[in-house]
Formats: sequence, C-alpha cells, structure tokens
Amino acid sequence: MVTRSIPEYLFENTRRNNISIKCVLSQESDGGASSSSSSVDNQGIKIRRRPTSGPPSHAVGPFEFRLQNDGNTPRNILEEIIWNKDVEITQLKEKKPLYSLKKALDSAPPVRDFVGALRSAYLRTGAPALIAEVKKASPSRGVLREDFHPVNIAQAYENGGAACLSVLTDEKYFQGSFENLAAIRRSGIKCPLLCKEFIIDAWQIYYARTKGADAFLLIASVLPDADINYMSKIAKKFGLSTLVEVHNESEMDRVLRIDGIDLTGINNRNLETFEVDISNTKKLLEGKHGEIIRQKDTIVVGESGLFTPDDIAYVQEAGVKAVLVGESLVKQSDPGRGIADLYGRNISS
Ligand SMILES: O=P(O)(O)OC[C@@H](O)[C@@H](O)c1c[nH]c2ccccc12
Repeated sequence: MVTRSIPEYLFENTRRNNISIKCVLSQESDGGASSSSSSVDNQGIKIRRRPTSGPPSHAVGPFEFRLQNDGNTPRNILEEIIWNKDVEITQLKEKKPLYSLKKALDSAPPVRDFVGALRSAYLRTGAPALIAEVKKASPSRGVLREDFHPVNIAQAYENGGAACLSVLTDEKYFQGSFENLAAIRRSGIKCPLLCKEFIIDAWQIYYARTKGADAFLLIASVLPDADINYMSKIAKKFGLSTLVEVHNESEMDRVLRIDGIDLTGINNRNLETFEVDISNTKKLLEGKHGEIIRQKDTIVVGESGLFTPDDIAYVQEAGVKAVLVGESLVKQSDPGRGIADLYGRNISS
C-alpha cells in the first residue's frame, strides 16, 4: 500500500475550480510490474523522469479522486525533486524559449576556466582545491544560515582561498536561485562558478550560461549515458566544464566509459536516503577505478560531509584533487575563516 501523500505541485495542472469534495484513494501497487516497464531502467537508472501513470487526480462529476499509486508517487526525495523540476522547466521554457536564450548568450559574461582554476589551486597549496558552495538550505538539513547574503558569502570564500564556487540554483528544495548566480557573477568575483542544479534538459544549460555559469553539474543517477554525452558536448561548445556526479560503483563504471568528462564527483551523500559516509570516496577510488582515473588524469572531486582537516586529509589520501564543501563553511559566522578551520591552515596565499 502506498502511504506517502502526493506532492501538491502535481495537482497544479489538473485541479478544477468547482470541486467541492475530494477523496484520496490509495491503490495497491502492482508490485512494480507496470512501473518498471515504463521507468527509465536502462543503465540501472531508477529515478523516473516524471510520473508514469498519468495525473493523480480524476474528476467524476463534483468529486475529485486522487488515485495514488506507484506510478504517480515519488519513491524518494531525489525523484520528487526531478518530477518537480520537469514541471518547473516546462513552465520556464514557455516564458523564455530557447531562441530568446540564444540571443541572451551574446551578452553573457565570458566563460572562465573552472578545471584550470582547480588544477592551479591544487599545485599551489598541495591540498585538494576547494569548490566552496553557496548553499542556504537543503532538504536533509533545513536552513543552514538565516542571514544569507550570497555575494558576501562568495566574497568571503574567495578571500579565504576557494578555487571555485558552487551556487545552488534550485529554489524549492535548496532556497537557491539563478539570481544568486547572476549576482555573484556581476559582483566581480573571480572564482569560476558551478551552476548547482538538477539538470535534465539542455535548455537549462543555455539558461545557466546566460546567468554567468562556467560549469554545471550532471547527476549520473538521474541521467542516462546518452544525456551525459549530449550535455557534455553542449558544454564543450560553450567552453564550460562539467562535473559528473556518481554515488556508487555502477555509476562510476558508466562514467569512466564516457569520453570528454572534465571532472568526476563522488558524492558521499546518497541523494535518495540522505545518508552521508565519507568512506564512499575511498571505496570508489580503490582498485581498477582508481587506476583508470590516474591513467586518464581526471580530477576527482570529493563531495559532501567534509567538516575537519582529518576529513580533507582522508579524501586526499583516497585520491581526490578537489573537494566540494557547503554546510561546514556556510554555517560559520565568517565562512572565510571556516576555510582555514576546515584545512587546518590558511590556504589563501
Ligand atoms: O553541504 P555539504 O555536505 O558540504 O555538501 C555540499 C555538496 O556536496 C552538496 O550540496 C551536493 C552534492 N551533490 C549535490 C546535488 C544536488 C544538490 C546538492 C548536492
């Protein structure tokens, strides 16, 4: 029996004004038979792009029935975010169709070299280069910082020695925005910027570029290889860098087989359950994966759950040359000083 309630946004397009009575019905799941046939199950991807069994509400006369089943109920938070994103993009695309974004690209600020900034910071400090994240909130941790001034935080990160910045742009779940990305770019900050978004449509890449992104994230548990390939080609066309994020061995296997990926991120947080375990970075860099990565000279980014100099040393030992850190820095009253605390030394000069 499915017991989770269906997120409100899924009703937005089907809600009728004249409804006086609503019933919520739960349907017995069919054991996954119909859902697995309609889900994106190639390459082991379990996250479905959108509800598979049509709208959850049905009107019969004055009644609205909500038929809740496996096909219209997200199985985890990541799937919920993706379904929401799909609706959001459809609406945004109506307001800003691709042809209008293509025009806006002409006045976008020039692209900076994200990977180059990481490499030179690593060479300069001998420690993993820092991608510091401008992150107000997350579904797992709630609000991280109430007095949130994105440009001030970005400035503090740059002064504290960050090589690059990551800016969350998802509004609904992370309280971020594309306005934050654009404002940081406009402010004269020199660190290259990663657009931290749930990208499922090439349109989002064009949009991110018009706002000044130098790099963007692709999540392997959401995107099949063909999409990762296609989107990294678009990145190349603009001179943008891609950070492709994996969480487990099979995603790592897939990503290592794709050519032209600039950066591989290992997320220590499972986005479906929120569990954080920094030994995941070590585990995924052992054995043949580690060898291939060393041969290819790909920069691996250790992501999430890093709080102390010991954590940084641990992932460096495992083989990462960069780290992506949000919570432990953004929570400090002075996020710049937070960097020195995280590394156990000043990495700004
Ligand atoms: O705040 P943390 O634990 O330092 O994590 C930062 C970053 O890794 C995390 O925000 C993140 C990694 N991958 C993501 C994908 C989407 C949203 C957020 C993320």
